[in-house]
Amino acid sequence: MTTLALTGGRVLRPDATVIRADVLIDRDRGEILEIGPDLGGDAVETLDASDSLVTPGFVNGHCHVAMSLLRGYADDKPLDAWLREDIWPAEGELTAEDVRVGAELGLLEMIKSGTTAFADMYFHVPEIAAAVEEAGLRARLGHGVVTVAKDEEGAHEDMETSLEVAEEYDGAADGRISTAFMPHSLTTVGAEYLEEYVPKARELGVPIHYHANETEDEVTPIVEEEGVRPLAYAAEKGMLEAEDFVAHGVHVDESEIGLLAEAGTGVIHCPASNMKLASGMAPVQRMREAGVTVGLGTDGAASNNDLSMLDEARDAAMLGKLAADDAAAVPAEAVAELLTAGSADALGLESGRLEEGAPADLAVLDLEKAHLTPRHDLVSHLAYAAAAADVRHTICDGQVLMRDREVLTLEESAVRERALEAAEDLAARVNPTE
Ligand SMILES: N[C@@H](CCSC[C@H]1O[C@@H](n2cnc3c(=O)[nH]cnc32)[C@H](O)[C@@H]1O)C(=O)O
Ligand SMILES: [Zn+2]
Repeated sequence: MTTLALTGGRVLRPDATVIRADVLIDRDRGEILEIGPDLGGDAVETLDASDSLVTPGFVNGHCHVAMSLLRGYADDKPLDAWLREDIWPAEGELTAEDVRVGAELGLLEMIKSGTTAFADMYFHVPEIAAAVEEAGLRARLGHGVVTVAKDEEGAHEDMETSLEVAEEYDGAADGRISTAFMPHSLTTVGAEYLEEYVPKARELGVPIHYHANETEDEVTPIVEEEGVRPLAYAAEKGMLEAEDFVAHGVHVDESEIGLLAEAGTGVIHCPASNMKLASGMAPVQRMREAGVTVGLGTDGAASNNDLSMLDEARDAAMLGKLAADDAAAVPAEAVAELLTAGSADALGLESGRLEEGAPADLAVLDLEKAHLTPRHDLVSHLAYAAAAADVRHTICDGQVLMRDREVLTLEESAVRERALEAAEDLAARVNPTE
C-alpha cells in the first residue's frame, strides 16, 4: 500500500469543529485511512500542512467549465439577453478543440482554488471528460440540451446525445467521472421532449440536472401555460427525484421548497451568477430550514467571473443574510457545509467530509497570511476571509494535483497560452472586423 500523510495541520471535521491532526491516505484506493496524531512516521510520502487548514476539497455543484474561454466576453446584461445576444452566438463557433482548451483552463483554476469535484453541463463532453481524466479531478458530466429554436430532428438528436453521453462516460477515468442527463431548463426544452426522454434517463439510472427557477422570466410562462409552479411541473414530468439536482432555485415559493424537501432533490445555489445577472436572491436559509439539500456552484466563468469556491462561499453568506433580512442567516458553519458536503450530497458523491473511509479529496489552505490572522475561528476564515490563492495543496482520489501551488497534472503556462490563442481566434470568428 502506498500512503500519503498530511502532517501538522488543523483538520476541519464534518461537525464544523477543527482539530490538530494528521491525515493518512491510502493512495491506491484513494481513501482516507485515519485522522489523528502522529501519522507521518510510516507514510511513503508526506505533505507539510503545518500552519494550514485541511478541509474537504471543495465541490462546485454547477458549472460550464469550458465557458472559461468566454470569461469577460460579455458582461452587464440580464440572463436572457446575455445568452441570446452574446453567449449562444459565440458558443455556436466553439469547436471541440476550443472546448478542450477552455475546460483545461477551468480545471487549472479549479485545482488552484482547492476544488476537487464539480458538476458540468456543456457540449463536446468527450473533450471535457478527457480533460478531467488528465487533470485528475472528480466530476459529474452531462450534455446540455436545448430544444427551443431547433427543428424536431435536431431536438431529438440533442436529446439522444445527452442520453448517449450519460451512458458512455458513467464510471470513466477509473470511476472519477459520473454522469447525468441534462435538459438545459424547463423553458428551453419542450414538454413533449421531457415526457419522451426523462423515462429513458431513468432506465439508464442516471440523475437529472437542469437550471430551474433562475429568473422570474422562467417562472411566469410555466405558471401561465401549465397553471402550476415550475417545480410542480418538473415533478409531473418525473424530474424531481432524490438523485436529481437543480441549479439556482432563486424564485421558489413555499410550496416548491416543500416539494424539494420531500423529494430530496438538491439545489445548487450560485450566488455570484445570480447577483451578476441580477436574477434575484435564493432563499437559502429557508430552504435549509425546510430540510432541502443545498450545495454551492460558480456557474460558468462568463457569469461569475471566476471559478473560486471560496469567493462563492463568501457571496453565499453575504447574499443569504440579505435575502433573509437576518445577519444570523447562512452562518459560517452553514457555508462550510454548502461548499463541501452540501454540494457532494446534491451531486450524489461520497466526498465532502473528512472522515475515515471517505474519498481522499482535500484542500490545504495556508494560514500564514495577514488576512487570516489572528485565528479566533478557522471556520469563520473559511467562510469570510480565505481566498483562492491561500490554497497550498490540492488532493483528489489520493493523488496530489497541486503541491505548494505547483499544479502537477496540467502544464500551467501551456494551458494559459493555448487558451489565450483560442479565445482570440474565437472572438475574431464571431465578430470579423470586415
Ligand atoms: N446543446 C445546447 C447547449 C446547452 S449547454 C449549457 C448552456 O447553458 C448556458 N448557461 C450558462 N450559464 C447559464 C445560466 O446561468 N443559466 C442558463 N443557462 C446558462 C451555457 O451558455 C450553455 O449554452 C445548445 O444547443 O445550445
Ligand atoms: Zn448554468
